[in-house]
Formats: sequence, C-alpha cells, structure tokens
Amino acid sequence: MTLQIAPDTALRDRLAKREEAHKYSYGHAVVLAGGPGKGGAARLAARAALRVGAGLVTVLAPQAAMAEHAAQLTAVMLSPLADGYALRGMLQGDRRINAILLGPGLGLQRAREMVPAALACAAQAGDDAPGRALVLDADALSAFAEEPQTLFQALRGRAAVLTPHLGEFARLFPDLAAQLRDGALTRVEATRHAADRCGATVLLKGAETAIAAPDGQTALHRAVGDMAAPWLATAGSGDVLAGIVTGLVARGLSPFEAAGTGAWLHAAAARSFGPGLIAEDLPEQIPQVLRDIGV
Ligand SMILES: NC(=O)C1=CN([C@@H]2O[C@H](COP(=O)(O)OP(=O)(O)OC[C@H]3O[C@@H](n4cnc5c(N)ncnc54)[C@H](OP(=O)(O)O)[C@@H]3O)[C@@H](O)[C@H]2O)[C@@H](O)CC1
Ligand SMILES: Nc1ncnc2c1ncn2[C@@H]1O[C@H](COP(=O)(O)OP(=O)(O)O)[C@@H](O)[C@H]1O
Repeated sequence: MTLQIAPDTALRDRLAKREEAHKYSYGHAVVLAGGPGKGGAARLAARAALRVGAGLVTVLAPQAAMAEHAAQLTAVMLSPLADGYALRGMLQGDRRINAILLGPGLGLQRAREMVPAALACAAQAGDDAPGRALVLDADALSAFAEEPQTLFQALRGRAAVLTPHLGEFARLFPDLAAQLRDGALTRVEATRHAADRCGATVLLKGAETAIAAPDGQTALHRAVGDMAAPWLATAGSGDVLAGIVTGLVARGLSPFEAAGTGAWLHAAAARSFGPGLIAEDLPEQIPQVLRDIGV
C-alpha cells in the first residue's frame, strides 16, 4: 500500500530536539561542491540541511572555489577537498560524518570521481545502528547516464536516496521513463521498479513526488489542489530538497523516512512562503513550518 505523506505526531517528535542533546547528537552532514562559480546549489542545500536540524554541516569544495564559498558561508562550515582519494581519507578518519550529499553544482567529471569514493564509505542499508547515508542528486545522477549499471552496482545495499527530476530519472531509467510517459506505469510503479533496480531509495520529484525503497515500501506526496505548491517551479528548489533530505538522514531518519518527510517539509515551506518564492526562501521558511506543526 502506498503511504500518503502528511504530518503527524510521530513526525513532530522526530523533528524535535532533546533538551539534553548537543550538536553531535544530530549528525554531521557534508555537501560536496564543484568548481568556482558553480557553488550556489551546494550552498542552498547546505543551508537547508542545517535549518532542518543537522548538528553540523560542512561544504567541501575544491581549493579554487574556497574564496567564493568563504564570502558567503557563516553557520555552514567550509573545508577544501581535492579529489576522491582525499574524500576517502576524510571519511575513514571522521566517523561522525554521517550524511553526504553529492550532485548539486558538482559537475559531471567531479561526480564520476566522488560518487564511488563516497559509496565505498557508506553504511549498509538495514544496519541496526544508523550509519552513514548518501543523497545523490543532479550531476551525481547525470554523470552515470552512459553507464547506469556502474552506479547501481556500487549503490546496491548501501543506505542512499536518489532524488531525480524526470529528466534525470530518464537518464538512469530510460525504459521506465518511457513507460511512465506512455501510461503503462504509474509514477509510483515506475519509482518502485527504479528502487528495486538500483537497490536504493528513489524519490522522483514533481508536483506529485513518488518515493520507493528497495524493500518495496512506497509513498506519494501530492502537491496539488489544496496542497499545491507551484512556486516550487524555480531554479534551485530541488537543490534545497536534496539538502533537507540530507539533514534528515544526518539526524538519523532512514533513507525512506527522510525522503518522505523531506518532500512534505519542502512543499510546506513553499506554501508557507507563498507567491514570489525563490530557492533561498525555502530554508528560511523551515522554522515557521516546524513551529506550525508544533515542533
Ligand atoms: N542556483 C544554482 O546554483 C543552481 C544550480 N543548478 C545546478 O545546475 C546543474 C544542472 O541541473 P539542471 O537540472 O538545471 O540541468 P540538467 O541536468 O540538464 O537537467 C535539465 C533537463 O532535464 C529535462 N527535464 C525533464 N523533466 C524535467 C523536470 N521535471 N524538471 C527539470 N528538468 C527536466 C529538461 O530537458 P527537456 O525536457 O527540456 O529536453 C531539462 O532541460 C546541476 O548541478 C544543478 O544542481 C540548478 O539546480 C539550478 C540552480
Ligand atoms: N509545479 C510544481 N508543484 C510542486 N512542486 C514542484 C513543481 N515544480 C517543481 N516542483 C518541485 O520543485 C523541485 C524542483 O527540483 P529540480 O527540478 O531538481 O530543480 P533544480 O535543479 O533547479 O533545483 C522538486 O522538488 C519538484 O518536486
């Protein structure tokens, strides 16, 4: 049965922070950034991860982009990161890094190097202790358009969420996208097949956002009718969603829970802000949404 996503007391409890906790209780998320001039998407995502309650968030950027990020980041931290070798070293050395976002503004070439390095250091899905989870979006998906099987083999069994828009979905799953277009599969069915094929949670974005886990669980978030959020059709709003999901896995939600909760929070923030919304407004609206649901 497909879960229809809506806020409930369990969601409120999951999003609250405990009186006795400290920042490391809520995880350390890292967001990999690309080259100079391409950093906006990573910064949007990082800000959203922090707003949704990750304890610490760090943007990891190539040296050439450090000055640009340093001029714009304050609560979000910043570190240089050269290549995949350096990423493995960092992840092996710091077990507290428990959520990694790759894709927004990353660049296709850097994504091809960084995604396998990050996946090699991700937790196995279904481990009892919440481990290190990955969120793959944008360039981290498009980078594998020519050889999706390479990505799927590395993904299988890892704790990960893929957040494609329909264009990215069609690059990785062309046959499923064609059947979705033809009406042979519903959005939820296409997403369920995709999750089964790649072995990770898949969130297919759109006014109707479908989510599926590799174990067959599915959920649907419908931003239509009373729940419409059409101002989300703006550049960078998907980068913010990826950041929200990353912040939630840093807080210990499972990939499937983080995807569903993230889709709801993202659309609720857009509705709460209303007309004129641009991507920067979304993270800043999260505190109001949290207050509205009693967190
Ligand atoms: N502020 C910033 O720094 C921002 C930085 N950004 C960064 O830019 C990079 C490129 O990301 P991108 O998504 O813009 O481009 P791309 O990978 O070429 O895919 C787009 C193509 O896919 C197709 N398509 C089909 N269905 C679709 C759908 N539902 N929604 C959207 N597209 C759909 C459609 O093709 P068409 O159908 O028109 O032939 C369309 O031309 C990436 O790193 C991202 O993080 C952006 O996030 C913006 C804000
Ligand atoms: N008309 C719409 N109604 C509701 N949500 C939408 C609408 N259009 C886009 N969205 C949402 O906005 C986000 C756009 O993401 P994406 O296409 O990746 O943009 P970008 O790459 O510019 O960040 C997705 O979460 C999508 O579900």
